[in-house]
Amino acid sequence: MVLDNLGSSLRSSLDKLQGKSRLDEDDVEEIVREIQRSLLSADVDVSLVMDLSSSIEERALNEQPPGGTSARDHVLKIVYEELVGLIGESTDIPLEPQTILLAGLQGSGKTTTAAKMAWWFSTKGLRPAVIQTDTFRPGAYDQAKQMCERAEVEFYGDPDEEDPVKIAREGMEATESADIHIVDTAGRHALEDALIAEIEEIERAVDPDRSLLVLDAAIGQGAKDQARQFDDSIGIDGVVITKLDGTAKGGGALTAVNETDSSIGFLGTGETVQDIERFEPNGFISRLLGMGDLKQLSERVERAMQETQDEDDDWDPEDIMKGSFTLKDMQKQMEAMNRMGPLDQVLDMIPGLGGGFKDQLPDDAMDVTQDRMRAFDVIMDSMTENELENPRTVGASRVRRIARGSGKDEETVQQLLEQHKMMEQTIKQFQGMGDGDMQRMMKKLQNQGGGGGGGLGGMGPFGD
Ligand SMILES: Nc1nc2c(ncn2[C@@H]2O[C@H](COP(=O)(O)OP(=O)(O)OP(=O)(O)O)[C@@H](O)[C@H]2O)c(=O)[nH]1
Repeated sequence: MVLDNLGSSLRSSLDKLQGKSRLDEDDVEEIVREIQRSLLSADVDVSLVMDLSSSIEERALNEQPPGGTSARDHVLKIVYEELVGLIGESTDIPLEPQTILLAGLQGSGKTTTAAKMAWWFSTKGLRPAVIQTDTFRPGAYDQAKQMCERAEVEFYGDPDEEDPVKIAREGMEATESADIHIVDTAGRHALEDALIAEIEEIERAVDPDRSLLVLDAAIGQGAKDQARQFDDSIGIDGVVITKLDGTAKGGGALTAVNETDSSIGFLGTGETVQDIERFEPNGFISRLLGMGDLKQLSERVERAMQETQDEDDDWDPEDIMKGSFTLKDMQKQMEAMNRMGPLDQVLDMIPGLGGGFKDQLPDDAMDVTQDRMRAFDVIMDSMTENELENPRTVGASRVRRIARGSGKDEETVQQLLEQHKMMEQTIKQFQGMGDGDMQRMMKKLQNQGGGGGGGLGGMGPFGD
């Protein structure tokens, strides 16, 4: 992910400061060098790197850490603030009726982003519609239509019409009752005059409230020119960076945002319609530095729980806190967990667990965990309703039968039962808690959010 190396290399330099209360010049120099190396290798523009590192250096040497703050936390706070400053505010995208025009080169992810954004707006209670004006790429119409069906949002396109401006105009009329109009445009492999002329005409036809430039995170320094040209022709209000789930470096996109004085609106983190996040600078940088992102995490948990519940009216996660925790509850929780996205993305959001914790895991740890969850799911599918409701009645002979029925070994069935027991015990502890205890525990968790070293309570996402 973008600047991924920054998180891990910075953490290892910061860990060397453990126990120190004051920084000397050598410490600061080493950290600044780490930051420079990571940013440059992530394709961030050289002059930007120099500006950023000199202000970090200056502040680290001259600012007095507030009483009781360790040298490590002091530097972490400065780096965090400077990175948030570099990325700037999130693009202003209010939750109100509006028209959004998407622009960008071929393959940057516009069509996918249009459907994802529509899905995102629909989760906020608005009625979005996607208008597909890409008459250049064969297949764009079907792709957009299918994604919109998956996102359960309105779609307009006309595969028989060749004039994109006409489609745009007619699309706006046909989807008049929608609150949000997202207009997808055609991309070309390079910025040609024809593309610019076409998008200018579409812009006049739909009169957007916002125009967003869609950039692939893999784009290098070319992003700067692209952003400028699109900005000159239609005016860019914000950027969507896509494919952040890949190995892309992302620095080029960040440079483009900074150079054109624009901002980031959304991040694309996968190929399905739900793989989109509203960009929040605090949470983003916090995650990057291994400090977690509670806000994003709780949004995902809430959404996943809701969807799991929508699918099965008989299941209500709130009942877990009141009654007994059955294997059926565990299966539903695993379903919800799957809906939250890839495990490594989720881990990044947990304060203290992200970055540093992940660095210590063997490379295949995520796959192993996910394989195990899948095996548990298969096993639970071959258990009877009674066994799922009363796992304590499952003795050795039933374990054998379940193993045979599910095609898994007995050991895995035992592991599932053990795991259930552990979760049941944890839930019991929660059940004994009053609201006040819960809040105290959450506070404690938040204050532990410094990624291994002392807490950074009150800073960034933890203070909100
Ligand atoms: N992994 C990943 N893939 C993505 C993401 N966004 C888009 N893609 C993939 O990137 C490819 C191109 O995306 P499109 O949405 O078709 O791009 P486009 O900009 O509309 O392309 P043109 O219509 O040719 O201009 C598709 O295979 C998408 O599935 C993302 O956030 N993560």
